[in-house]
Amino acid sequence: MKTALSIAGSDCSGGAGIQADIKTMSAIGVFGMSVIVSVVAENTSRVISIEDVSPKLIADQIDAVFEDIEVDAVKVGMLSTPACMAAVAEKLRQYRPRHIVIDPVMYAKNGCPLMQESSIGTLIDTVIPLATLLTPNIPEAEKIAGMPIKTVDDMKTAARRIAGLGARAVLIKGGHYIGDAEDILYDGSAFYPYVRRRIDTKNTHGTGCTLSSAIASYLALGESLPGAVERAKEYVTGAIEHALDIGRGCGPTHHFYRFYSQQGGTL
Ligand SMILES: Nc1ncnc2c1ncn2[C@@H]1O[C@H](COP(=O)(O)OP(=O)(O)O)[C@@H](O)[C@H]1O
Ligand SMILES: Cc1ncc(COP(=O)(O)OP(=O)(O)O)c(N)n1
Repeated sequence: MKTALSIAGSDCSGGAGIQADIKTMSAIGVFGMSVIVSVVAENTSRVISIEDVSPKLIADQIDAVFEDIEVDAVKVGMLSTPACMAAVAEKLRQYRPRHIVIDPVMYAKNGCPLMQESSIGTLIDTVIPLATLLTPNIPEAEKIAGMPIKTVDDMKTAARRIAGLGARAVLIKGGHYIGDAEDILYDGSAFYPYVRRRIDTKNTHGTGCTLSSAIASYLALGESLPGAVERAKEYVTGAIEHALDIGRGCGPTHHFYRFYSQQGGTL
């Protein structure tokens, strides 16, 4: 069985972070593993508090996985501080997994910061050059590229700039855009658009985590990069279409709706 590792934060309410990643990997059919970098007390409406795991324990978790198990792809999510970033980057440089999909998480959908403002320099210098694919949303891409993004042409310019920082490929996600849900992949030489109609729902907690871990899963299964993004886009669109109205805020994406419908369930 192919394997994928999520290095990210824990969302106790189950909609984003490590929890969304493992559900995605399981639904797609790869063996999901996790290195917890931060514990986030959050739900569909708010973030209450965040505590980071020590750099040593982050490094030990990564060693525990890599010394024992072949890792076919890695997804990196929330890294809140320069210390967390340095611990993860050092180990990724040591183990050099083939596919490293990095979601440069900065804010939760409710606006709460998940990355310290002072970490942006370390993100750019230390983390982004490790990415075989970086998957910023529009506000994240604006911060990293240092430019406003208002049009699809701006998305392309920003993707080129971010590739110039060392990411081998960049997928700018259009969830925060207006109109269709259009994402743009730049692989260093060509642009690939991925367009679906925008689904009218408030239940989008965990969309970015779902997409990036789905891409990592399809890469682990041997898809090409454009193919993995196409299949992951299909996956996240279905997961948003069937998103669950759980909680008082933005409900989570749904990973097992096909399974439940086969079982005759109602979820
Ligand atoms: N309402 C929606 N309808 C359809 N697709 C969406 C919707 N919201 C987000 N997406 C898609 O979900 C994926 C994650 O994007 P986005 O929400 O921008 O990420 P993030 O969670 O990091 O902010 C992208 O493929 C985006 O196009
Ligand atoms: C622990 C943790 N990691 C990441 C996020 C952000 O998830 P994302 O899929 O980008 O979007 P929202 O969940 O914020 O809608 C998170 N909330 N928690």
